[in-house]
Amino acid sequence: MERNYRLVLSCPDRVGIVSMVSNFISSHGGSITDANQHSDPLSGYFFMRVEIDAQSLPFSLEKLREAFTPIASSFEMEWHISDSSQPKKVVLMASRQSHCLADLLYRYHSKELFCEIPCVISNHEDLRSMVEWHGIPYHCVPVDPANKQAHFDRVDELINEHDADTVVLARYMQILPERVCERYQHRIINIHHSFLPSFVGARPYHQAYDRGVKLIGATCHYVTPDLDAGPIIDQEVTRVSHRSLPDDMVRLGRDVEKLALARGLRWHLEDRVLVHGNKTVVFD
Ligand SMILES: Nc1nc2c(c(=O)[nH]1)N[C@@H](CN(C=O)c1ccc(C(=O)N[C@@H](CCC(=O)O)C(=O)O)cc1)CN2
Repeated sequence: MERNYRLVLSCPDRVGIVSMVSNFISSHGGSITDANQHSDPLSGYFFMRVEIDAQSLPFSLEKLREAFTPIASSFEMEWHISDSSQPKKVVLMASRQSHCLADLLYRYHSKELFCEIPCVISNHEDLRSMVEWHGIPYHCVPVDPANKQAHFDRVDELINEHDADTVVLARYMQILPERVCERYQHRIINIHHSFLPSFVGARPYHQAYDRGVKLIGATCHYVTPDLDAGPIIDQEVTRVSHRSLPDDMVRLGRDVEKLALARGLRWHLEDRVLVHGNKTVVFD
C-alpha cells in the first residue's frame, strides 16, 4: 500500500491558498496524489485536503511539518498532517446492543477498516464473548446509577491507558460527562439512531412511530456535552410506513445505523472530516 502524507487545513478564505500550498509541495519535489478543496461562501472559510506521496519528498513528516508551519501561520490556518501508514488507535464502546459493534469488528477483522482496536469498553457483560473471539481485550465497567462518576473515571482511565486517538460509541447508552467530551473533542464518534435533528435522546424509534414519519434514519456525529447535538459526519435513511411498528423500525434501523457509523468512522480514519463550528466538511 502506498504511503501518503495527508495535509488537512482550514482558514479564512483568500486568493492564493491553493497556489501557495501546491507550490510549497512542488518546490520540494513532492507529488500530489489527491486534492480536495471547498470555499464556503457564507462563513468565508476555506477547506483543503491534500495527499502527498511520502516517497516523493526528500524529508520526514516532522521536517515537512516544520517547513509548512510558517505558511500555515501566514494564512491563519488550522491544520494537521498525518501519515496514512500509521493506523489510528480506536477504542470501541457499547452497552447491550451488538449490531454496530459486530459490524465494526467484522470490518476491522476483514481489514476493511485500517486501524488498531486496543480494547472494547462496555457497561454490561453481554458482548464479551463476541469481542474476545476477535482477540480484543474487553473491559466491563458497570454503571452504578447512584455513582456514575466512578464509571466515567474508569472509562477515562482506560481510554488514556490505551492511548486512543479515537473513541467510537457503538450504541453505548450513557451520556458522557463534559470533561470527557472536552478532552477528546472531535475524537469521540457516536451513532444516534435517528435522522437528527429529529428525535434526540432515548427511544427515538418510538418517538418516530408516535410522529408517524415515513423515513427513519441514523446519524453519525462527533460527541459534545450537548446530547446528540455534535457536528454531523454522515447520515442514512430508509423508508417506513403506517404498517411499521416500533419493533419494525428498530429492525430496519439497524442497517442504516451500521452503514452510517462505518462510513463516518472510515472518513474520520482517513482524515477526510474537517470540523468548522458545529458542522463538518467531508471530502469523501
Ligand atoms: N455527552 C454525550 N454523551 C453521549 C452522546 C452525546 O451526544 N453526548 N450520545 C449518546 C448516545 N445516545 C443516543 O445516541 C444516548 C445514550 C443514552 C441516553 C440516555 O438517556 N441514557 C440514560 C441511561 C440509559 C440506561 O442506563 O440504559 C442516561 O444516561 O441517563 C440517550 C441517548 C451517548 N452518549
